[in-house]
Amino acid sequence: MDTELKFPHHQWWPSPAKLNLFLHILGRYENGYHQLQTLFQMLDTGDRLHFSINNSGKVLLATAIPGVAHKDNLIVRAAKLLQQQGQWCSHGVTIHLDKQLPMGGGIGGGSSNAATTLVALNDLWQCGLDENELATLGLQLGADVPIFIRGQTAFAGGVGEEISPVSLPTRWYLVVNPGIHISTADVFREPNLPRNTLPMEWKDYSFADSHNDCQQIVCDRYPEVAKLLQWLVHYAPSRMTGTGACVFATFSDEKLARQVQSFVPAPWKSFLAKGVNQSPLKQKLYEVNATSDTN
Ligand SMILES: C[C@](O)(CO)[C@H](O)COP(=O)(O)OP(=O)(O)OC[C@H]1O[C@@H](n2ccc(N)nc2=O)[C@H](O)[C@@H]1O
Ligand SMILES: Nc1ncnc2c1ncn2[C@@H]1O[C@H](COP(=O)(O)OP(=O)(O)OP(=O)(O)O)[C@@H](O)[C@H]1O
Repeated sequence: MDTELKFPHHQWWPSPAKLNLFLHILGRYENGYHQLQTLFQMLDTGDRLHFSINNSGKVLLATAIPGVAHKDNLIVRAAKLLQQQGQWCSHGVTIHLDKQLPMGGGIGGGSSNAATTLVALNDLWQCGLDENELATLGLQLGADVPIFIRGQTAFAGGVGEEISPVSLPTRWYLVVNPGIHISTADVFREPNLPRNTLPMEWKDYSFADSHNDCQQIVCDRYPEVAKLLQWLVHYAPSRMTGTGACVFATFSDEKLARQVQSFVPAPWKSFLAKGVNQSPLKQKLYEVNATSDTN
């Protein structure tokens, strides 16, 4: 059964970045995926996606990403996956992507784009899936997709999908990109990756007593990341996010963060972001629901 599509038919939705404030590898599952503990920090900045829904039954991404085939793009895969869940095969969409996040940076670009597509189209196509159903669907596309669907800063376990929201004090993050693309799969394939960090309880967390188990291997393989970390740690507590290549420094003072950003030497690129407990995607969803409730 086809439902009539509601207005508005055109909308911009945010696709925010995340940081892994720490990343501990506890072991490995039989399917090869790693058992992790991590602290996902949602950021207030990221990409944007524009959705124009129609009745063509076709999913079209109008903004190509160089080197990524249309059918492999996580945005297209997410839209088609949702389309297949119900009797929505006549629902179509044209999507534009305003890409701001570096790819292969460990800040979740592709996963966040997939999550935004699922959340936005669930609303625009009126599919009616709840957050748990969307997170389960998202996990098929990548381990990081569920956290972006939840849209909460969270302590996480499993492959990253067992999520406990936490509230962190406001911090500013200077995220620096050394201009290298690192494949997550390559890092997790490394024979010498440490895989035996002991489980931690959230009440025992501190930045100083946690670490990123991928950082040393990445620094060994990519000296530019090591050089960047050595430079950044001079100004503030710093660490690599995810499997790299981006690293971040933590500030409680925005002005100081901006000052350090002005020192970042070329060719490194950087952006400054505020840590938020609730992601811009989640906020957008609340806004959209509030508007439709009053109509
Ligand atoms: C490193 C993190 O970014 C931390 O947030 C994520 O765990 C990675 O999430 P992601 O990019 O969505 O990862 P996926 O696209 O699901 O997996 C990419 C590759 O990383 C490896 N992988 C990923 C997550 C995980 N917990 N264990 C793994 O071993 C798998 O070999 C997989 O082939
Ligand atoms: N919409 C998309 N945006 C970015 N990358 C995409 C997208 N669709 C598919 N990809 C593929 O995913 C790869 C990883 O990109 P992504 O930006 O998600 O890495 P990442 O920041 O390291 O992710 P994570 O932190 O989740 O590991 C890219 O190299 C690209 O081949």
